[in-house]
Amino acid sequence: MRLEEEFSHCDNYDEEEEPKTMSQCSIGALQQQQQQQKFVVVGYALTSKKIKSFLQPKFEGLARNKGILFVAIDQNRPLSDQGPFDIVLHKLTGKEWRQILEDYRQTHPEVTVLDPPDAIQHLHNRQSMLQCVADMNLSTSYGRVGVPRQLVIKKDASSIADAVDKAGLILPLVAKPLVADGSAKSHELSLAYDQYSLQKLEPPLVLQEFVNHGGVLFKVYIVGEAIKVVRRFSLPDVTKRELSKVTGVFRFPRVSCAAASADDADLDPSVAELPPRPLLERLAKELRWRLGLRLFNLDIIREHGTRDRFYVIDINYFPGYGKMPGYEHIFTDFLLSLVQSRYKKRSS
Ligand SMILES: Nc1ncnc2c1ncn2[C@@H]1O[C@H](COP(=O)(O)OP(=O)(O)OP(=O)(O)O)[C@@H](O)[C@H]1O
Ligand SMILES: O=P(O)(O)O[C@H]1[C@H](OP(=O)(O)O)[C@@H](OP(=O)(O)O)[C@@H](O)[C@@H](O)[C@@H]1OP(=O)(O)O
Ligand SMILES: [Mg+2]
Ligand SMILES: [Mg+2]
Repeated sequence: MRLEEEFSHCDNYDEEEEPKTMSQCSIGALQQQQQQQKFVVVGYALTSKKIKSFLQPKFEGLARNKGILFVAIDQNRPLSDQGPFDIVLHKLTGKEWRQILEDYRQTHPEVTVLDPPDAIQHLHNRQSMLQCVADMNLSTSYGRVGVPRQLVIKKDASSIADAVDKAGLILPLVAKPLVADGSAKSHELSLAYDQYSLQKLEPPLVLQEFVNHGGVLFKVYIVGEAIKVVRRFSLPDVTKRELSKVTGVFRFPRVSCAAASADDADLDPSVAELPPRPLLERLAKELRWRLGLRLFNLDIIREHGTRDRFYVIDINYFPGYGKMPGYEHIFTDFLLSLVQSRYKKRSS
């Protein structure tokens, strides 16, 4: 297959053209189009929520104009009978599905599976998730990046206060379920203000020191080599005064996941200033390599009162790219680059 042929649709690509969704085209017409032109076929296995947020009509239309076709994977049929795919995109959980993907990777080395199930699994535990960042110990002239001090509690809530004391963790503490598998429960976080209340928590969990950061966090989206940063509202700082007065454990909602971005808010410039680009480039490059992933995002906070002290508090696989400005172009370029680099490898 010649590269010019493979990407011939790019010549006709018109961004302003009203994109059609898959359902607006008849399947017959698509098959005909596919026979005439060689499409990059991306099989996807995603939840219906993800399909809605990610495969937006504008994105699907732009992708088609660039020669990329998205095809839903039918989980009830063998994967090898479907396609043929150039790329497989997935975010589903379960041991069985992981095994299907692993087998498929072995038998179809020509297909790019985004990303390897084992590497994704590493992010499903809030302890192993941040280990790479801790190991990296990134410190440059642009700033330092670490993780908050944290402790894993596997069981026995009555021993938490002692363990916290021994480890020298400072209150307040963010309690996060150890497992981060995308279930609603795995996103149920709480803030513990005093030692006595720690026994109310439900292990297995990770207890993380709460770092004051001015109520703003940075979501760093990574798509292959591309990086995009947005500001989001986060939890407000906890003052010493508040800490001395308040007791208890408080559940808090998914503040930073709200679609409303903090990008246009009237914020203190020292809080709002984005982390330096070169620092993020270094961090992203290292993490891509260490995690073996190409599609993820990081939640980063800057310690309030400092200019260059950053903490990674969360890493998510295949996050809400639909909320990332310009994701349509970034993603289509990324998918095409994968096929191009495969083509180059084959022909060299
Ligand atoms: N150590 C911390 N210090 C200060 N704030 C924190 C800390 N950890 C978490 N937070 C706040 O709690 C929010 C949720 O925490 P986290 O991102 O770990 O949870 P999550 O359920 O994995 O979120 P997501 O929806 O991004 O997957 C963060 O966005 C931030 O506002
Ligand atoms: O729901 P959204 O599309 O916003 O995406 C969120 C995504 O949910 P989804 O994968 O079910 O879509 C979450 O994944 P799970 O931990 O639940 O697996 C997690 O990655 C969030 O961080 C994403 O929000 P973002 O961090 O990008 O704002
Ligand atoms: Mg988060
Ligand atoms: Mg998360």
